[in-house]
Amino acid sequence: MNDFPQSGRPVPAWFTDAKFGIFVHWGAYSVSAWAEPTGELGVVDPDVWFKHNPYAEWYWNTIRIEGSPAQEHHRTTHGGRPYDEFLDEWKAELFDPADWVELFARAGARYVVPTTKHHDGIALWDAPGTGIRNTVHRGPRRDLIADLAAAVRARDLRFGVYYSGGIDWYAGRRDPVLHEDRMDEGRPHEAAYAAYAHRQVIDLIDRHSPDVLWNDMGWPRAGQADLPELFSYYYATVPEGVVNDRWDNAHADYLTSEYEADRANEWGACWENTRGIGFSFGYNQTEGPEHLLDPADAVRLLVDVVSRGGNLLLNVGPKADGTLPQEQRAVLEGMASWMACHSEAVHATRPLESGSADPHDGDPWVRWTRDERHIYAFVADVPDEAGGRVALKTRPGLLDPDTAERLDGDTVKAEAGPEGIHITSAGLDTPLPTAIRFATR
Ligand SMILES: C[C@@H]1N[C@H](CN)[C@@H](O)[C@H](O)[C@@H]1O
Repeated sequence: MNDFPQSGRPVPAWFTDAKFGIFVHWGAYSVSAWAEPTGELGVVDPDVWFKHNPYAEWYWNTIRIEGSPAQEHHRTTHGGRPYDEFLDEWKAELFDPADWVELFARAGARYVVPTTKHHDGIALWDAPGTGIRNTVHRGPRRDLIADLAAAVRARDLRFGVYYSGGIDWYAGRRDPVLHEDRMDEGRPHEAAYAAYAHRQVIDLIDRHSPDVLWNDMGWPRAGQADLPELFSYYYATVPEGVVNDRWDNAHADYLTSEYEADRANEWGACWENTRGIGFSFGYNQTEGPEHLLDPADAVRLLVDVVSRGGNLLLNVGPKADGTLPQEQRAVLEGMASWMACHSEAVHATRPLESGSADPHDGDPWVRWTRDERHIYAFVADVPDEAGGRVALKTRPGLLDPDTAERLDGDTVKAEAGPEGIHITSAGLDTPLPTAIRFATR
């Protein structure tokens, strides 16, 4: 069990052992599937962000911003018609949850978190209070959450739910959000909305006993007082459940960061970084290879996050028909190939004690993890001129060079050096990390 100072509640080991989850942003916005590939949250100038929002799931907001390119795109491509019509156009006719989950599992994911209701207020289940504004009564005419939950649990993965408590452009009816400094103006805080949202989260708990409650954008002020009771109900229903940190500081079993934003939350025994494979969570048809992680990027992101004690929640944005975009599938397939011989160096590991071995950026790229019996060195980008030789800086005596083994089975030679261990091995010059296992002394 891992204690965490935010809530003080021990975080179940399943979560800190899981290391890797898959986020799924799927909605009526997957029909429009359009945003400018502006860049990463936390890197793009906040003054530019909302008018040129790279998040395709924010389409309804972006098209309401005067002069935005999205507004022009919506006018020319969709005749400026109401966003709500995209729900009826969304058919999910090729949705095969078992196919998704098999790929997620092979890629090494141990939990899956789909959006149940995003900022557009459209529910992917027959959510109380939504009437026909959901995928059971319109569009797909399917309880997409129940179908995915069944497939996730049939594959022995954990199932969490994303819920946009803080923003709801239907029930909360607000003007478009124009700047992060004015985000609160876009958020409903009234008692009626608070009761509406509370009832829906309770319904998700009752239906699915979700292993993760992933709320987003805070919680309505009128409902804050009822959150302790909601969390108590959740933990009584799901004793091994975990709650994220996006409830307006009401509670957190763990902290989250998103792309390059809130990286200061990446500390302690339990945190999670989330991002899309590209610059968007919802499927964005304008993204090209230059905007996407490749498999090596995704593996390095996972290894870096895990080496520092975190989990990676990597997002896929399915198309409206229910297929995963081929370029996103390719990244997960690449991770699956790597994970086939590297899982032991990732899952259920922990960071090394501070100061015992140095990570290194650049050439070579080095990261470390450990479990009870082994220490793993991840190595990539070894310069050609080094002839496959790498000096791993470690506390003297930390590693036994005679126990060095490459997890992919290739040969590696190791010898004690003045600053730790020298290893010599072929094929470490690629961006894709290779793990070398050492027995702990
Ligand atoms: C996981 C992401 N969270 C942000 C809020 N920070 C959302 O605005 C975004 O659409 C996505 O759901």
